[in-house]
Amino acid sequence: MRTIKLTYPHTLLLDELPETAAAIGFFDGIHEGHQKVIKTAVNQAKYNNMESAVITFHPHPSVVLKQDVEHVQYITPLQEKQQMLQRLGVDRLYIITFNKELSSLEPQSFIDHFIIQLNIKHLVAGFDFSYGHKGKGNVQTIDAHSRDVFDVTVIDQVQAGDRKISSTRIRELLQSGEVERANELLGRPLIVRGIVKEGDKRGREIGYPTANLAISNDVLLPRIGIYAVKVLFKNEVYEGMASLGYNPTFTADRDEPIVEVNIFDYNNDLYGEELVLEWHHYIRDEIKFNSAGELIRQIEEDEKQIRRYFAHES
Ligand SMILES: Cc1cc2nc3c(=O)[nH]c(=O)nc-3n(C[C@H](O)[C@H](O)[C@H](O)COP(=O)(O)O)c2cc1C
Ligand SMILES: Nc1ncnc2c1ncn2[C@@H]1O[C@H](COP(=O)(O)OP(=O)(O)O)[C@@H](O)[C@H]1O
Repeated sequence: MRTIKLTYPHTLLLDELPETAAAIGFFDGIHEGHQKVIKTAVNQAKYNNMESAVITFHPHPSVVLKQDVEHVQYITPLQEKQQMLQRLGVDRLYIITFNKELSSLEPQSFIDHFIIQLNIKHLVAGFDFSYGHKGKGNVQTIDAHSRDVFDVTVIDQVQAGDRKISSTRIRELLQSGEVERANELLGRPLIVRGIVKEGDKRGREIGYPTANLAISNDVLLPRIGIYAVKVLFKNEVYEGMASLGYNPTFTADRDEPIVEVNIFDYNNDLYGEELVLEWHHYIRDEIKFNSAGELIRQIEEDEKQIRRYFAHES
C-alpha cells in the first residue's frame, strides 16, 4: 500500500493517476461498519480492474473546528489505521490534512479537488459522510457534485444485534470497561502498542515484574483498571494481566496513568522492546491498598481470575 499525504491545494496530476475506486471517511476504529465501506471499495476496484484507495483525514476535524481540543485520542491512531488498511487489501491511502483551508472549501470544490482530480471513478461512503464547509455536502448531494465523472455507493449503518455500530458507541463502551462489547463492534480486539521503559523497579520486588509501556498521547485507552490482556511480542502471543492507572498504593501525585503488564509464564528482559497489548476483559478498578502485602494478595487473586478467564474463553 502506498501512503500519500495531501494538503490543500495538492499538485497531483489527474492523467498520472490510475483509475481508482475509493472509500472515503475518517474511519476511527476501522470498526465493522467502516470495514464494510472499505471492502466495498476494494471489491469495486477488483471488479472494474481499478486500483483501490482509502481517502481519510488527519488530524480529526475537532482539533481544527473546536478551539478547546488540543489533541484527540484515536481508537486507531494513524499507524494502526495504515496496518489495518493494508491487511484489507487497499492499494493507496490518501491522507488529507484537515486544516482551516480544507474546512472552508465549498462542497463542490472539495469534490473537484479531492475526488475528481484524484481520478476516482467510484466512491464509497458511509450513510453519514459529510464534506465541504460546515459539512454542507452529504450523501444526498454527492451525485449532484459528481459531474457524472464517478459513481457513488452509499453503505447503510451496520447493526450489531439491535445496536448501531459507531465510533462513539465504542468509545462509550471502552469508557465503562465493556471491552468485550467494544471488541465485538470493532470486529477484533482493541490494541495498544508501546515500547517497554523503566519503571520504579518495584515489580520484581513484589513478585510481579511489570513491563511499563511508553505510549503515544494520541491513543485512546479504556477506563482505568485491571485487565486480562494478550501480549504480542516477536510473533508470539502471551497471556497476561495489565494495570492501567496511577499506582495509588505507592504514588500520590502521578498526573498521567501508566500501562504496565505482567506476562504469564515469561521471564526475560524486555526493556526497549515493542509490545502490542490486546485488551480482552476488565476485571476491577484499581485500589489504594494500605500495604504492599495487601496489593500482592489481590494480584494473586487477579492472576487466578485471569488465568480462569482465558482457560474458559479458548
Ligand atoms: C494485575 C495487577 C494489578 C494491580 N493492581 C493495583 C492496584 O489495585 N493498586 C495499585 O496501586 N497498583 C496496582 N498495580 C500496580 C503495581 O502497584 C505496580 O505494578 C508495582 O508498583 C510495580 O511498579 P513498577 O513496574 O513501576 O516497578 C497492579 C499491577 C498489576 C500487574
Ligand atoms: N513476566 C514478565 N512480565 C513483564 N516483565 C517482565 C517479565 N519477566 C521479566 N520482565 C522484565 O522485568 C521488567 C519489569 O520489572 P520491574 O521490577 O517491574 O521493573 P520496572 O519498574 O522497570 O518496570 C520488565 O520491563 C521486563 O524487562
